[in-house]
Amino acid sequence: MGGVRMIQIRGLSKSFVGQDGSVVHALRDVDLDIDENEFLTILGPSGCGKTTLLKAVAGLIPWNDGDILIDGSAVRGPGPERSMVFQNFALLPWATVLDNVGFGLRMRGIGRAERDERARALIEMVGLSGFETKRPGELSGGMQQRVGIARALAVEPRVLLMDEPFGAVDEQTRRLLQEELLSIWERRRMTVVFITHSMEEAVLLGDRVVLMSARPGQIAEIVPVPLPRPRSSDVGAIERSSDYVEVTAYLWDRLRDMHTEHRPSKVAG
Ligand SMILES: Nc1ncnc2c1ncn2[C@@H]1O[C@H](COP(=O)(O)OP(=O)(O)OP(=O)(O)O)[C@@H](O)[C@H]1O
Repeated sequence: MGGVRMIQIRGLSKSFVGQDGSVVHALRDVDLDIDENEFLTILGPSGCGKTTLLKAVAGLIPWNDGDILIDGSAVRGPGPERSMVFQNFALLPWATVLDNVGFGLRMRGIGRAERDERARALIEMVGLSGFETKRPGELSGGMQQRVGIARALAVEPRVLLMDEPFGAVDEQTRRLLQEELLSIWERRRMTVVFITHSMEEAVLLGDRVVLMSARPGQIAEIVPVPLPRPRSSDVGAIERSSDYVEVTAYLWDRLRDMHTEHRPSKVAG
């Protein structure tokens, strides 16, 4: 921390009413500050409210209590400074790579020539040159997510919200995408909020790791990552460093503690 505070989440609570009328408390009283240009990773057990938190920041869902402020202004819906990358890519299946990447620009009324030019530059940035006229169904999962990232970046967001973006690709592709994302972020700083199930990914990418606990989703701890940047040029060396090993081991311990804390200590009855 120590940078300029950009996103403030205050007392955020969100519950859902299931189809059977039961209430699920997805988030309870979440407070979180995120600095401008920070890379924040969020880690926590399945169902602890990570996606709910991200969607609330994106302005895609309403919440019950609390506030989300960006540069001091309350979030009331989606905004041009925020872009989201989804786990399942969420591309337009009938549109070409070029049109998928240019989609957000089109929504903003930017004409074909400028749109295509900007889309082509981003397609090159994510390593997909030559695939402009392909459709998502013709691409691998990793390539589709490159399109998802290029699409999100096309509108030049100040905040990139990523919901487990590399969860649906194989390990090798995941590694390449991690390196590419780091390298893009090193060149073009923005605030990134990145959800993952992988402790290693959370540490490799993040400036801080937010650990969330389950039901209702709350922030259990925020762990700073003391690794130097830039990291993209030698990810292997980063992973062999004692700081990396230490912080990852610490997260394992904390997650194990959280798991034990939630286990009933004796059998009822
Ligand atoms: N639209 C909805 N209607 C009812 N319940 C919901 C809805 N969306 C989420 N929930 C519930 O809210 C809780 C938090 O869900 P959320 O998707 O935010 O968790 P998550 O941490 O992102 O999970 P995962 O890691 O598995 O993606 C879960 O118990 C989920 O079942």
